[in-house]
Amino acid sequence: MIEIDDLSKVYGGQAVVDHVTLTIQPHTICVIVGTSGSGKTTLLRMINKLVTPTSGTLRIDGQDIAGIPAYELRRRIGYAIQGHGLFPHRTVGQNIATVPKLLNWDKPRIASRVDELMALFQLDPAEFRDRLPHELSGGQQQRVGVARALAAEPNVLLMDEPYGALDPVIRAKAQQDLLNIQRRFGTTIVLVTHDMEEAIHLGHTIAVMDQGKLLQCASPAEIIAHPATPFVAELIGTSERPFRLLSLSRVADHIEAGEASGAPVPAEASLRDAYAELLWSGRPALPVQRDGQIVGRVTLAALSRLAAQPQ
Ligand SMILES: Nc1ncnc2c1ncn2[C@@H]1O[C@H](COP(=O)(O)OP(=O)(O)OP(=O)(O)O)[C@@H](O)[C@H]1O
Repeated sequence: MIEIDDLSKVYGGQAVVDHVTLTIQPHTICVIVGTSGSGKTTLLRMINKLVTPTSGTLRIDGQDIAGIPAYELRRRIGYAIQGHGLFPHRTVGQNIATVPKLLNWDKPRIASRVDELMALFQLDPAEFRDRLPHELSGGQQQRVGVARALAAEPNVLLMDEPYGALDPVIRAKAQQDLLNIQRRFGTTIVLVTHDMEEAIHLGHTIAVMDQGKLLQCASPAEIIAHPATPFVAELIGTSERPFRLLSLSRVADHIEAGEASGAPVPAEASLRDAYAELLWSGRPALPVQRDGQIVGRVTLAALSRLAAQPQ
């Protein structure tokens, strides 16, 4: 658990992080969103002591980080940033092995961890291990950056706009990889983004910042349904609200009995995708397919009800 208590950072008399109190539960993803300059990166960097707080406390698993040397903390906390921050003259394998080496893992353990992570991120070790970063695409570099951050099996992973530079298709894939990896390792992830779509897709909780202040921290559904301030509502985008709500649920959870004609929608699709298909094809209902079988339908009427503001 990460407990941030009344934390501030002041530069030149101005609080860029202003009395923030926030608890991040273990094994969850907390996404920090806000406009440019709202203090997201500064808050993130106080967690691994890249920035020293002016006041307040920060505890990780009950331990005040003020008493932990920065180098030790950074070996325990993964950190992935936009632009990947890879060492340009070290190979992919050497980059991923950085922290395990600092921790004096033995060679076979490092080699097997590097191969395991490369396989997890769909980078064939035989093909990519000895390449230099400039011999990879941007998306591949990004995966190596996250693999490196996870190399020493940290309980906590900090990510600062990790997908900012990726095109939408590669970005969606990288987000899915992150969700799979988070489920597999149970890593607690704190991710900074200015993209509300990404926040809603990835976050168990979303922390909204503006001018150094934390305006709201809640689940995506709660933030969409009950934004704490007009600024939060604006950040979500009022015209997007029904679609964002639908994007949180799967077709599988809203299957009705009954007939429907035409191409089926997969049960694992989001309600948003199903809704788009209903509108696009002009059908009142879609058959739902699971494991090659039609298992029921979803209807336009039901999705329209689900997209309405919750009471
Ligand atoms: N080392 C520093 N010295 C002085 N001011 C700083 C320093 N680092 C950050 N700031 C200021 O603090 C404010 C918050 O910056 P921060 O990078 O945390 O914002 P952000 O929300 O992450 O923004 P962005 O989305 O643009 O990255 C900005 O006004 C920035 O200029």
